[in-house]
Amino acid sequence: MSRITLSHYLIQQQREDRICAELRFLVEVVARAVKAIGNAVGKGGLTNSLGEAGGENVQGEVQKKLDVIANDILLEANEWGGHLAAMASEEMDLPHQIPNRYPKGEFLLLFDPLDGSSNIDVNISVGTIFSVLRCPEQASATAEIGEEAFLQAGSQQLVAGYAVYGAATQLVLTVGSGVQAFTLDRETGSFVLTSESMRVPEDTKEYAINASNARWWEAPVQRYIGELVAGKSGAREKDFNMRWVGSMVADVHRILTRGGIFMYPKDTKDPTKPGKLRLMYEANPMAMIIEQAGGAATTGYQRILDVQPEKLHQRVPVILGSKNEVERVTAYHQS
Ligand SMILES: O=P(O)(O)OC[C@H]1O[C@](O)(COP(=O)(O)O)[C@@H](O)[C@@H]1O
Ligand SMILES: [Mg+2]
Ligand SMILES: [Mg+2]
Repeated sequence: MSRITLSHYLIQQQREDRICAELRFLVEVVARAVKAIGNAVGKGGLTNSLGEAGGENVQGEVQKKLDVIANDILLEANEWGGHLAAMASEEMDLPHQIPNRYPKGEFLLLFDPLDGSSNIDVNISVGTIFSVLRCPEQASATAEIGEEAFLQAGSQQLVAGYAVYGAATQLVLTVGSGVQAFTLDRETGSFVLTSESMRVPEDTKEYAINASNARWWEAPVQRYIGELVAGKSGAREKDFNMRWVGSMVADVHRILTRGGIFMYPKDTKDPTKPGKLRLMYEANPMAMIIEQAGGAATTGYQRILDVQPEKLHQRVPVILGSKNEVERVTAYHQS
């Protein structure tokens, strides 16, 4: 049986003019980096890489050692490639500049180096989320790339993807023409195409939400979840099941594979935060993937990919997955 590797797939995309050679190379370098992160995660307690790093990131969250390791792997792998103008990460206050000794390119790489990091120490799946934007021309001409260069709506993303480090390491990718999943063959070291043109079923009986926040949800979310919990005896007249891994990559991967709705909605727990998840590193890449697979992604109030970012580390409410459910809960926000 002939196997299509990530490299074959990317060459094909380039031949069909969906990506340029530079973008192809950039994705290959990110794939190499996620392999290294997967190896580090897979070592678990064998190395001294579990536990806290002893610092906080710009969002005031405790950094795990593997958050820092994963961030360093991505920076180092992508610095010298010659196709980036700068990088931005959930774990860094400011954009990371490409050192002068390396050539600069026209793209911006954004990432959540390790998603679900509270799950690392208990050996539950974690992941990496990334996306690529084009650097605005005037920004690439200047020596320093500022935050403004990154402040583009998610609809401008050229590539979005994530890796999930689970029982298998998988890389899920869109270059704007559908969603493909590649599984790492640990014997050959290649990512092999294992799911082509993935589709999120339009209907579902499964939802994912952290229900411990229920008392802070807004009325439309209270109403929607109340109906799901009521099941057959309520307005929906069918039973729903609930799953919450607590790693967005793992929850989204399940939804991409068998349908479902994922919600981290706006709540009143901390009025200074419009949501928990980060627009640039989590919501935008996942929204592009889900839309490319026929699903939908909104904040409850608007399409995530239309949100005009104001800050690099901005947070946003997230509702994504099976189209008919996302549309229903979004409609509840309008009424
Ligand atoms: O612990 P909570 O509030 O349920 O939040 C879980 C969410 O937080 C996150 O872990 C945030 O990601 P990070 O680990 O990258 O900070 C998501 O992966 C997940 O969906
Ligand atoms: Mg995350
Ligand atoms: Mg993270």
